[in-house]
Amino acid sequence: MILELDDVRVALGGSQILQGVSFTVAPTGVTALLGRNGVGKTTTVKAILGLVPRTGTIRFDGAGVHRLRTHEIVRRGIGYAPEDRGVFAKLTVAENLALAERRGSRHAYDLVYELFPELKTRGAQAAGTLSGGQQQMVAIGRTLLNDNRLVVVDEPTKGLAPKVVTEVAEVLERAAERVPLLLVEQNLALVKRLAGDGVVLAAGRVVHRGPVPDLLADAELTRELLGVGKAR
Ligand SMILES: Nc1ncnc2c1ncn2[C@@H]1O[C@H](COP(=O)(O)OP(=O)(O)OP(=O)(O)O)[C@@H](O)[C@H]1O
Repeated sequence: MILELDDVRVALGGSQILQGVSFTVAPTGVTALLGRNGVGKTTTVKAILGLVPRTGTIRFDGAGVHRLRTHEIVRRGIGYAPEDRGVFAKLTVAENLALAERRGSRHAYDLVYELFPELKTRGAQAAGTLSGGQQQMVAIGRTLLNDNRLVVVDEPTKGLAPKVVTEVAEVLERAAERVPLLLVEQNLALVKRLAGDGVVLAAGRVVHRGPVPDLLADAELTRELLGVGKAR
């Protein structure tokens, strides 16, 4: 397993948000982190990246990272595309990519431009003027620029039009051929297409994990815990 969480707990603003989260991420393919709004998916991702105070054990490629700071965790090889995409609006696309270059890493511009030709053609455009889908490409592109051994992507399709969701799905699919992904996603059709394993959170705990087809075949689970009717 590339990532292992054991009894991860997070308290924020006086509330216990994560109440002992444990799951593993496979070293290949896509693992989906699922659950209704507000159950703690983003907080889990932030705990992995060291962006919130947490207790418990987090192992990346066998080594404990739960006491490390964010920059140390990132340097070990975890890429992160946050929910808000985190692009620098006033900087150009090329500058956004250049800022992400990590010292000591190979910078795979060829790969990034092959996956996202638009990032090359729009290199001089201010990132804040890109569409939501294009900004998502910048956020994912940055994670692929460096030698990451795991990429965490938080709700990449949130607020995007259906056609753009399809484009982002294609990109994630191609990215996952190169690096394992931990994907927070509420679009179950996308999860069905991309993810091998799924982890379902409810109220700060893992309530189900297993192969995505099994999770989505359970009508009650999808309705009660994922808040939707059917995944097509
Ligand atoms: N800094 C904070 N202080 C207090 N409560 C917080 C803080 N950050 C998050 N929370 C609360 O923690 C809970 C989990 O939030 P989180 O963003 O992890 O959920 P989520 O599953 O990612 O939801 P969504 O799908 O809506 O993005 C929510 O109830 C949220 O209001």
